[in-house]
Order: sequence, then structure tokens, then C-alpha cells
Amino acid sequence: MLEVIKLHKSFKKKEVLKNVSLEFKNGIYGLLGPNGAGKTTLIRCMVNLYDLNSGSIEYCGSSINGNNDLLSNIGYLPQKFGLFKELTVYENLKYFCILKKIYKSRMDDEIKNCLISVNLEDRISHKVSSLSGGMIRRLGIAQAILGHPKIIIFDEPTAGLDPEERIRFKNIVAQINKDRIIIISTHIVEDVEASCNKIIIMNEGRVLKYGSSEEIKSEANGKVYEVEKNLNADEYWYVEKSFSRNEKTFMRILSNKKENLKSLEPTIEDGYMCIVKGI
Ligand SMILES: Nc1ncnc2c1ncn2[C@@H]1O[C@H](COP(=O)(O)OP(=O)(O)OP(=O)(O)O)[C@@H](O)[C@H]1O
Repeated sequence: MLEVIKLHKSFKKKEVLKNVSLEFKNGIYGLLGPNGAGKTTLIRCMVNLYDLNSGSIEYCGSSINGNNDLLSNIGYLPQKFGLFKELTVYENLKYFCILKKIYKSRMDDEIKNCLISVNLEDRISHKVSSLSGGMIRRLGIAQAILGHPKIIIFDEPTAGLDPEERIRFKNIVAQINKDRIIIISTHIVEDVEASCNKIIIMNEGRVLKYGSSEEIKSEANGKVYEVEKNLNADEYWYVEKSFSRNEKTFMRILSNKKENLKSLEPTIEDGYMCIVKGI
């Protein structure tokens, strides 16, 4: 089990993580939150890139801080990651094998298997400079899973990817999800709905909610309505979107006042917005 215990992290006077406690068992976790919520800072603390102000991060009861054996159990795909563009896919992964201290005798098999997992085996001898953005992201996933880490953390893995690559990413995650903890930080609420067992919602450095997608959705029960746009907007309404139907414009709104209307079945986005906006 991976545990984040009463974690505080500040940059100078700015407190970015405030008493964050979380538990992760084997499974897939979605880490959601608006820009600046503290997701990347939390992840960087978890991979030991940042010192903690207070609290701890423990894997199976031992602090990961400075513990290279434990840290070698963590695969990490940062938001922006560097590759040697003029080297081949194989050469880049070999470099990561060396960093991860994978035995020389196992390197070729490891590289081949990881490339098969991400559907890049036919690109093994291609230069990275010849790959598309989606392929480069998949190569990033391959480096994260090299060496079979017990914990894999992806920071915004689907940002900027087209729908086909996003589906591919979900399939890769479903396929590598065995006896591991996988944490996926994202803004894309629908990306976590189908694939994640648990969802963590953060805002302003705090964990606001930890639960299943059904539990997140249920936060918006009785709070979702559709109203015609020419109605006077109530100050308590949070307008999610406007749309046209039969030449009229409607708004999908969230409201925690009992409206004189039939409420709609909430989506996970509705639940997320209710949690983040305190509706
Ligand atoms: N190295 C740093 N020095 C100072 N402030 C920082 C640093 N890193 C992050 N911050 C601040 O901490 C807050 C949280 O940032 P963080 O990148 O962790 O959020 P995030 O949830 O990952 O956002 P995004 O989704 O936009 O990537 C922001 O206000 C950011 O400006």
C-alpha cells in the first residue's frame, strides 16, 4: 500500500499542499482538479522530486524519501518529458533501462515487451524525431512501465492527444493494470470515469473528495436542471453549458436550491463541478 500522510508542501510562503492524506491499494486512481489544484506538486512529492515540509509518503510502511530501492518501484511519466530526438526508440529506452538499473541481459526483452504493450514495436529502430506526438506519448508510457514498477504515475498523459490516442491510452492502462497502483492526473473528467476504480478530487491544495465515479456523480443528485436561456438567471445557478434544441437555447445549470423543475440524472462532470464549486 502507498500512503500519503498529512503532507504539507510550500514554495516559499505559498502553501500548495495542505494536510493531504491518501491511501492507494492496487488499482487505477484518477487525480482530478482544476489548474493549480496541486496535482503535479503532489505527484512530484510522490516521486521524491520535491522535499516535503511535513508529513510523509510511505510504501508498505517505509518512507520513500531517499530510499532508492522503493523509488525504483515507481514508474513516472511527467507532463513534459525529454527524449533524445536523434536517437532511436530502442536507444532511448536502453538509456532508461540503464537509469533504472535493469540487468543488461534483460534489457532487450524488457524493451520489446514494453513496446508491444504500447503498440510501438514496429518503430523500434526509428528515430524519435520521426514519431507523431501520440507515439512520443506512448514511448513515454513505455519508459514508465520499463522494469515492471509496482506504482505507475502518469501526469496529464492524454493532454493534447486526439480521441483515438486517448482511447489507446485507456486500453494500454487497462492492459497493464495488474497487481499495481496506477495514478493518472488529468483535467479530462470523462477519461477517469470508465477506467479508474477511485477518483480523487483536489482543489487549492486540499483533497475534496475520494470515491468511486458513482459517488462523485451522486454529489450532483437533485442539483442538475435544464432551463430556457431567456429565464432570468438566478445568482445561485452555476451554468455548465448552453445549447440549442428546436430553435430555442437552453442552459444546463447546477443549483443547490430546490428548483421548481424536474432535476436531471447527473453525469460525472456534474458531480465534479458540484464538488469543486461547493454547490
Ligand atoms: N516550483 C514552484 N514554485 C512556486 N510555485 C509553484 C511551483 N510549482 C507549483 N507552484 C504553484 O503551486 C500551485 C499548484 O501547482 P500544480 O502545478 O501542482 O497544480 P496542478 O493541479 O498540477 O495544475 P495544472 O493542472 O495546471 O498542471 C500553483 O499555484 C503553482 O503556481
